[in-house]
Amino acid sequence: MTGQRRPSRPDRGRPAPRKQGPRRPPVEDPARRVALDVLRAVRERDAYANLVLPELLRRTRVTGRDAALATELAYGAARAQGLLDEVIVACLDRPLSKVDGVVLDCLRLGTYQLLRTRIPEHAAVGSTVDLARADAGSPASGFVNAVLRKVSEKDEEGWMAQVAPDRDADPIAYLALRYAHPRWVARAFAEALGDKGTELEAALAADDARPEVHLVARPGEISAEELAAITGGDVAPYSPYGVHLPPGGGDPADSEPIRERLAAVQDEGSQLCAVALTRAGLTGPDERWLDLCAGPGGKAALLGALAATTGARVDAVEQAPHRARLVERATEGLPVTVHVADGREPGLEPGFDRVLVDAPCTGLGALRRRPEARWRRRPSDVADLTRLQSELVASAFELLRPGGVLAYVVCSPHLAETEGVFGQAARRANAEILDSREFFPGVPHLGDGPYTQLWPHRHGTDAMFCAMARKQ
Ligand SMILES: C[S@@+](CC[C@H](N)C(=O)[O-])C[C@H]1O[C@@H](n2cnc3c(N)ncnc32)[C@H](O)[C@@H]1O
Repeated sequence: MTGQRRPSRPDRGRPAPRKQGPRRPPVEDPARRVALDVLRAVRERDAYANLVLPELLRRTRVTGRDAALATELAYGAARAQGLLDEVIVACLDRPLSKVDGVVLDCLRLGTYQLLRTRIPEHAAVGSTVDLARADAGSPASGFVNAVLRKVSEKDEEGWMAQVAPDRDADPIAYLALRYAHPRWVARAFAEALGDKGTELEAALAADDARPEVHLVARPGEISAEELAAITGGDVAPYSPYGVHLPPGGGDPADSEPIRERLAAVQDEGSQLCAVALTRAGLTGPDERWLDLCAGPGGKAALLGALAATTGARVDAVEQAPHRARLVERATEGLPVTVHVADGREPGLEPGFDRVLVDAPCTGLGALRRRPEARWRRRPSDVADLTRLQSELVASAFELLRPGGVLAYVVCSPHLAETEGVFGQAARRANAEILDSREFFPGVPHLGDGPYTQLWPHRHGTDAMFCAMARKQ
C-alpha cells in the first residue's frame, strides 16, 4: 500500500467538525511513533536514520507490517525532506524557521504520507495530529491539523505545478525538486552525466527510490550461488561474489551466512571496485597489497579473502581507532594487518604491489542508502575533501613499487572528487593511467573511459567511481 504515489484527489470534502465532549487519549500508532522519533533524532542529534531506526524497532518491539510501515515513513520522509518543506512552506503564513522543530517533524511525516503513499487522508492526518498532540500539546496539534488539511488539497503533481521552477527554463532545479535532491547535488550529477534531460531524470529517480540490499559472498567460504539459495536472493549481474536480496526481506544481519561471517552486506559497486584492483596484470611479485582508507573494512575483507586464495597479504590503514576496530573484526582470520594511522604518513615500508585508496568523500553516490545525507552535505564540503583525497593518492603513489597498480575509488560522481583529484595526482606522480573499464568485464554503459563511473540507474549499484594507474 505504501511506496506508491497517491492518485489525484478530486473529491476533497472537508472533515466534519469534531464533536465536543471529553476525549479519550488517542491510541498511538506504533509505526508512525517510531517514524516520528527517527525524524526527531535525525534533526536534533544529527543521527543517521539507518542506525536509529533498527535500534528503535528493536526497543519498541515493532515488527512485521508495522516495522515495514515505520521504515517506509521514516526513510521516505527523511529522503524527501526538501520537497516536503517546499510544500509545507506554501501552506504556511510564516517561514519554516519559525516552526517548532517537533511540529516540523510532524508536518513532514504527515505531508509525506499525503503526497507519497496511498494511506487514506483521514488516517494520515489523524494519526499525525495525535502524535503532535502528544509531543507538542493541543494548540500545536490544531496547527498541524490545519496545515495538513491544506497540504491534502493537492496531490504531488498538483503541488509540483504550484511550487516547482519551470522545467524548460531551469531543468536541473525542476528535477532536483521533483526527485527530492538539493540543487547542487542534481547539478553535480548533471555535470558527471553530461546531461540535464532524460538521463539526469533517470539518475535522480533511481536515487530517490529505496535500494536493494546487496550481499558479498566471501571468496573461498561460500559461492554467490549458494548464498543466493540460502537467502532467497538473486545472484548479482556483475560481481562474481554478489547477491541481491529481495525487498522487504527483514534485517539481513539476522541471516545465518552473515552471522557465521561467510557473507556481509556490501553494495555490488563496492565489490566491483575492490575486485578491479586485483584484476590488473602485474609483472614481478604480487604479494603486498595495501588498503589505505580501510574503515569499516568492507573492501579490506574482500581483498583479504582474495589475498588468502593467492598467498598475498594486505595491510589495512585506518585513521579512526573505532573504525580500525571494525576493520579488525571484518577481517578476522584473513591475512590482513590493521594499522591505526594517517594514510598520508602511515609509516609503512614502501614497495606495495597493489594499493587501494577508497578515499573519504561526499558520499553523493550512496545517497539512496542514507536517507537524510543529501540534506546534510554542503557544497563547501567538497574543497576540504578533495584536498585530503589528493594527499592520500600522492601518499599511495609513494608507497607503490614501480610497475605496481593503484586504484582510486570514491563513492561519488562529483567531478572534482573523481577525475579532478585523480587526473592531477596521476600526472604529478608521472603514472600511466589505465583504462579501468577493462577490469569491470561484462559491465555495460561505462562511457568512453579511461575511468569507470557506476550509476544506480544504469547498473543498480551505488554511484562508485574507480580510476586506475600503474607507477612507472
Ligand atoms: C570511504 S571510507 C572507506 C570504506 C572502506 N574502504 C570499506 O570498503 O569499508 C573512508 C575511510 O577513510 C578514513 N580516513 C579518513 N581520513 C583518513 C586518513 N587521513 N588516513 C586514513 N584513513 C582515513 C575514514 O575514517 C573512513 O573510514
